[in-house]
Amino acid sequence: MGWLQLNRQYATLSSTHTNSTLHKDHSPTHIEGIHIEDIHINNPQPHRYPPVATDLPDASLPFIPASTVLDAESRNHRLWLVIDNIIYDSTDFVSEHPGGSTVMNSFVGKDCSWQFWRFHTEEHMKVYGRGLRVGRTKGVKNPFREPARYVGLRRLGNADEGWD
Ligand code: HEM
Repeated sequence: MGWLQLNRQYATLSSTHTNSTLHKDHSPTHIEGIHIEDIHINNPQPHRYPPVATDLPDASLPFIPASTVLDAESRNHRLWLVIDNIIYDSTDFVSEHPGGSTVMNSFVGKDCSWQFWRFHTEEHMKVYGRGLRVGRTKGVKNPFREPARYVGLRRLGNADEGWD
């Protein structure tokens, strides 16, 4: 796994948040293109956009423009991650994240959809992510292009791009 390498892998997840056991032993040793010293979640302020009820459909979330997501002041220095155009406030969850804090901090104010779906299932999102939703947005960029995936010599997805 070139983009991210993990030290150890033994996180566990139970079916409910309250009974969950989350071990914090997934410190990445290497993340391509990310300068660890640039990561700064300084002094998060209270919610400007509080988490919404879990039964609220995504389409009903307040719309927050990309400029607000990108700007640390505008989001009160909170750890916002964008996955499939939904904003997740992970400020309080980051210390419990089994994948460690470095990966989360490195995507603050950015889109990390494909990276998220490489490591998590719909169930992870439902149990742990849904309660972190604060809004929806559009146009927030992922800093990394998703690498092509192959089965044998056959590329999956990105069919328009031809062969490397
Ligand atoms: C809303 C945001 C996120 C939530 C709610 C979340 C939640 C979780 C949970 C519940 C696990 C444990 C999975 C298990 O037991 O199998 C996990 C593991 C992990 N997460 Fe996240 N995560 C989030 C964002 C991210 C992001 C943005 C990245 C990377 C870019 C990431 C990387 C990882 C990694 C590497 C693991 C360990 C995977 C493994 O065990 O193989 N997470 N996360």
